[in-house]
Amino acid sequence: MAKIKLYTLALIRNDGNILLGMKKRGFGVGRWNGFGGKVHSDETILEAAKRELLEESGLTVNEFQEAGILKFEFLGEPEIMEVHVFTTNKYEGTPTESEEMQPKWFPISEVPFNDMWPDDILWFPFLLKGQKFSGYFKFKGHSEILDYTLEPACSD
Ligand SMILES: CNc1cc(N2CCN(C)CC2)nc(N)n1
Repeated sequence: MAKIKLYTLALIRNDGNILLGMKKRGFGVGRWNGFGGKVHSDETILEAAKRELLEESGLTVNEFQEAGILKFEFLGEPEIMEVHVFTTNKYEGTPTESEEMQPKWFPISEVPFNDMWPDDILWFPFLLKGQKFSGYFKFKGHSEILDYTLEPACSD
């Protein structure tokens, strides 16, 4: 039976820019991404999103917008990743390099999709328009999407 594991992903905006981090180790190493990680058993998804963002970027966020939910299946692996995506333009602090991430602001028109997870180019338009989304992606390895579904969603 597939086991669902919860993760967070936070994308920080500032006017026409978006903050991404270059993953320095572990899952997704070598790719730009938002900031996030596992949800611990003793915290809510929102608490995990705030904690991971602070740990990985040095930024403090008190108010996140729900942007969408992404489910990832990897061929041959029992775990399904359920990634809760958040965004905000209200934050405190200055982006700071951590052990996990090297942060960098990108103009929205210059998001480096070629150096990101291949699903990102598909759901970023929803995120940038503020349209909540729900997606499911089946991966073969870490670079090939075998099939996917992606639709506007309203969790309210
Ligand atoms: C598998 N595709 C992914 C995973 C992913 N994440 C990001 C957050 N991680 C904690 C878990 C995996 N992020 C993106 N943009 N795409």
